[in-house]
Amino acid sequence: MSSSSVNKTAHPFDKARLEALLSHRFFYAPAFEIYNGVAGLYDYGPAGSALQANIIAEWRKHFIIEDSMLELDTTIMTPAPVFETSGHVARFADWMVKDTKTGDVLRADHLVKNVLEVRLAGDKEARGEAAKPAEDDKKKKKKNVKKVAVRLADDLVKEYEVILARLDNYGGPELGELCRKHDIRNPDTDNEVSEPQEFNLMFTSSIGPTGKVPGYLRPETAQGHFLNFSRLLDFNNGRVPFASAQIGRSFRNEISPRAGLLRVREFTMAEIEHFVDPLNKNHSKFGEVRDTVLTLLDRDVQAAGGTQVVQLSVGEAVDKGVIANETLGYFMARIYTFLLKVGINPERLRFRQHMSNEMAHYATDCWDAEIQNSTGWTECVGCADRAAYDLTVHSKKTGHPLVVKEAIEPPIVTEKDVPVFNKKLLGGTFKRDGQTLQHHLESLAEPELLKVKEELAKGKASVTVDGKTFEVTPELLTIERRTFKQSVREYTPNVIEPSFGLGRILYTLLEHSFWCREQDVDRGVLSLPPLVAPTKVLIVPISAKKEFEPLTNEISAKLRRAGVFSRVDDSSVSIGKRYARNDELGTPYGITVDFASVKNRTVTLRERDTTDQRIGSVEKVIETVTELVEGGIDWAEACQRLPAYDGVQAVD
Ligand SMILES: Nc1ncnc2c1ncn2[C@@H]1O[C@H](COP(=O)(O)OP(=O)(O)OP(=O)(O)O)[C@@H](O)[C@H]1O
Repeated sequence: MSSSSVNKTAHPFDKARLEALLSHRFFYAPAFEIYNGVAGLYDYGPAGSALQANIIAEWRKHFIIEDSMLELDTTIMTPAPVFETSGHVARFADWMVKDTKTGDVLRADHLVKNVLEVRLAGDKEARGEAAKPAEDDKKKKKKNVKKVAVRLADDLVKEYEVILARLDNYGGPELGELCRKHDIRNPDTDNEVSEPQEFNLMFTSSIGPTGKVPGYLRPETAQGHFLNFSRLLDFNNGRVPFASAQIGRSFRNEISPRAGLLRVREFTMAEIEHFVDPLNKNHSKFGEVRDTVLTLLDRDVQAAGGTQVVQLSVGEAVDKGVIANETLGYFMARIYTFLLKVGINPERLRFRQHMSNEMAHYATDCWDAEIQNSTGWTECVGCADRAAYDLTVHSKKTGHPLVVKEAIEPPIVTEKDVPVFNKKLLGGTFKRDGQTLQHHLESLAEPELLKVKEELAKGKASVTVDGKTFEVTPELLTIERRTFKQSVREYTPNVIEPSFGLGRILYTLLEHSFWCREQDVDRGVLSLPPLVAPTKVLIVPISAKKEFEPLTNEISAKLRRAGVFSRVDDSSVSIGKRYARNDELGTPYGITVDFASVKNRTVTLRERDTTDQRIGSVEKVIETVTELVEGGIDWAEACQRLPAYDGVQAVD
C-alpha cells in the first residue's frame, strides 16, 4: 500500500475522540486536576512536552540560527513602572460583561461572536444548507438548541456577517450597543448582560517582604528585549539591523478561558524583536522569500464585511503596498515556512491584517497568522511593525538613551546662519528678558533670521517676543554664516515583532494531524511529521522473551548514536495493540524484532500512516530510518531500498 492510497477522511473530524486520545495518552491535562483544576491552566505530559520541545528546537533552528539572532532569557516578574511606561497598565485589557442575574463573567467580543455564529448556523439549518452537526457539537450546544433552525431575514444575515468580519475592531461601547440591539444574552442562562467593562489581563504581584513594591507577571516577553536594547546593540558591535529572540512563559488573566490550549492563563511564547533603521526597512534576504505565496485577508476586505482571501507572492504584496515593508514580508514568509515544516496544513493557514482600531495605537502594520481549527480561525502568530514606540517611551521615562549612533561616511557638511550674542551686554541691557530673547532668536527659521540680519546691517533690528518688542544692535547680536559637520546620525530604531504562542500551534497541529483508520473509527492516528513527533522510532520485540534483548538493545544503542530518539515497547500486549498505541502518539516508524531477526539479523520497518512494512538487514534499516527521520528521503524512496515484507507475522 502506498501513502497516497490511505484514506484519512473516511471519518469526519471528531473533536471528542481527539480530546479523549490527548487525555488518555497524556499529551496534556488540566493542572491541579485532583483539586478540581483551575480554568486556563494545563500541564503537559511526556508526549506533549516532547512535542513542544521538538517544535521549539525547530523554531530555534529556523529563526535564531538561520538569522543569527541574539537569544535572551529575561525575568517574568516585572516591576510596575515598566508596564506603566509601556502602556500595559492602562491598555492591556479586554471587555467583559456580567450576567445580570448570576454575575457570571463573559468576554464581550466572544459572547457576540458565539451567539451570532449559533444564530447563523440555525438560519442555515432552517434553509436546509447546514452540514449535519457532529454528535459532540450537538451535545455541546444543548443550551442553544432552541435557537437553532430559526430562519433569519436576508438583511439580518448580512448584518451578522458584517459584524463578525469586523468584530476585532469594536471597542466596549460598540459591543454593548450590539448586545442591546441584537438581544444578545448569556447563552448558558438566557439572562441579559451588563454594559461592557474593561478588565486588565495582567496578574498583579508584589516584590519583596514589605508588599510596597508592586509588580506584574509579564503578559509577553517583549519588554525584556527592549530594556536590554543598549546591551544587545553593543553585543552586535553597534550595528543595526539585528534581532533578539526569546522563548519563555507569559501570563494573562483571561476573562473566561474555555477553549482548551487555545486560550490559557499561562503559556509559552517565542518572540522575535527585529530592530531596523526606520528609513530603510528593506531586508537583505528578501530575495530568498520573494516568491513565497501567502493567503492574505487584508483590512479593506474586512472593513467591507468580507472574508475573501487573495493568494499573493510576498514580493508582489510588498511591491503593491499590501504588506507595509520588506522586513515584515520577510518574517511573514518565514513564519509560513516554519508552520508548514512542523505540520500545519497550508490550506488552513491565512494571514489576516489588523483593522485600524484593532491595531495597537503605535503599530504601523500588523498581520496575524491564523490557523483554522474546530473553533474557527485562531491567531497563532502575530507579526507587527511596532515602530519606535517601546524604545522611545522607556528612554523618555528612564533617561537612558535607547538609540543607535551611526557614523556618517563621509560626514555631511552644511552651512547655515546662526545668531551670535554678546551675552554680557545682552544681560546688562535686557536683564531677565535677555534669555527669552536669546531662545527666541535661536529657534527662528533661517528666512526669519535673514530678515533680522538685513535689519542689523542697517544699524538695528526690532524683534517681537510674546507681544514685547526689543531693539537690538550689532554690538549685542550678529548673524554669522557657520559651517557644520555631521559625522554621527542618531536614531531610535523601529521594531518588527513576530510573536508566537506555542500552545496554540501545538493544539492546531494536533487537530490537523488527527484521523481515524477507515476500517476502525476507534483507531486514531496522529500523523505528526517525524521532525516534531515525540518518539521517532518504536522498537517492538515480538515478545518479551530474553532472547530478543541483545538485538533490541543493539538497535536501540545504534539509533541513539545516530541521534534518533526511539523507545522499546516489550509489553505483553499484542504487536497490533502496541502499534495502535504508538499511532496515537504519532510515532512515525516501527522496527519489529522477531525470531528471524535473531537468526538472520533482518528486521521489518513499518510506516505509521500506511502501515506498510518493509524488510532489510539491521544496518540497512537503521540507515534508512535515520535518513527518513532527518528528512533526507521519504517513504517512497525508502521502499525502493527495502523490499516489501510478506512474512507470515501479521502486525496489524
Ligand atoms: N490566552 C492565550 N492563550 C494561549 N496563547 C495565547 C494567549 N494569548 C496570546 N496567545 C498567543 O500569543 C501570541 C501573541 O500574543 P498577542 O498579544 O498578539 O495575542 P492577542 O492578540 O492578545 O490574542 P487574542 O486576540 O486571541 O487574545 C498569539 O498569537 C497567541 O498565539
